[in-house]
Amino acid sequence: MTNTTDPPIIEFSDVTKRFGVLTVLDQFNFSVAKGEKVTLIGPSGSGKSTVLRILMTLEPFQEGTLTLAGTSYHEPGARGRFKASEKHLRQIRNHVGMVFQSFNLFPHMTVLRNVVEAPVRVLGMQRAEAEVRAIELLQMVGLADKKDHYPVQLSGGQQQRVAIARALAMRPRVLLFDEPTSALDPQLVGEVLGVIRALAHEHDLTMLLVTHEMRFAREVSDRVCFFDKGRICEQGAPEEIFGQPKHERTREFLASIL
Ligand SMILES: Nc1ncnc2c1ncn2[C@@H]1O[C@H](COP(=O)(O)OP(=O)(O)OP(=O)(O)O)[C@@H](O)[C@H]1O
Repeated sequence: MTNTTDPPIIEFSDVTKRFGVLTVLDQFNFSVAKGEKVTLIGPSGSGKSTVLRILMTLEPFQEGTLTLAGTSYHEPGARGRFKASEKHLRQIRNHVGMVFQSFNLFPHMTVLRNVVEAPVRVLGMQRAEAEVRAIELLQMVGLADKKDHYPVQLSGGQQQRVAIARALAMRPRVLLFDEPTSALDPQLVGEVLGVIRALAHEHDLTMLLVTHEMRFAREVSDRVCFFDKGRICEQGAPEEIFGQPKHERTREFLASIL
């Protein structure tokens, strides 16, 4: 469900990103409406993760403007380091939650503390309030009974579900998923996809996913973007992209993986 009357919640305007001599995004334009669920698919190395990392302010860029929930961010001429102030970057980052391929939980903290720490430290939330919210989120991902366990005591699928709860604890407006199931054993993929599928029904939450799970992309996305060599080659509703891809590169890619 999307709201097309509001301005886009994510907007890349002519963003160029280079790593040394390699141009990964070349005057990239892309926008996502509030509440929209968008999937990026495409060959390895085409720049999908770079888009997410720029949104998370983990990577500076050299040209163009990124606007996120009304805050613009511009990095003209930046060469591998940020020009924007840390305060400004934080304003952007606080709108965004990210779920990585490799869970990235803090190994020395219990499941509950993994979910509670960022809202307390970054948002200044009272610990008791953060714990109530964390337990609600752990219930939502089916892991409230594991709140006193340490990450090492959990399966990969369970760790990824904690990582999703942790990202949601920051009340992000945008949730990014970078191949959230690719580090999991096949039998654990379903439980993580089930949680993400449930989140896709949250109307106000904007989701941007990079995935190699095409069946899943088809199920959860309002829009699928086929990404090739740093640009969106073709985009549309899942039934269009998977049913009647128009671009030859999209057809080749889908034929190679399906
Ligand atoms: N920190 C970095 N330094 C140098 N080159 C990088 C860096 N990060 C990414 N790249 C390069 O940028 C290009 C795009 O990488 P990116 O990870 O965004 O692609 P991707 O489409 O997400 O690929 P995959 O599906 O394999 O994750 C690749 O050629 C990659 O080698």
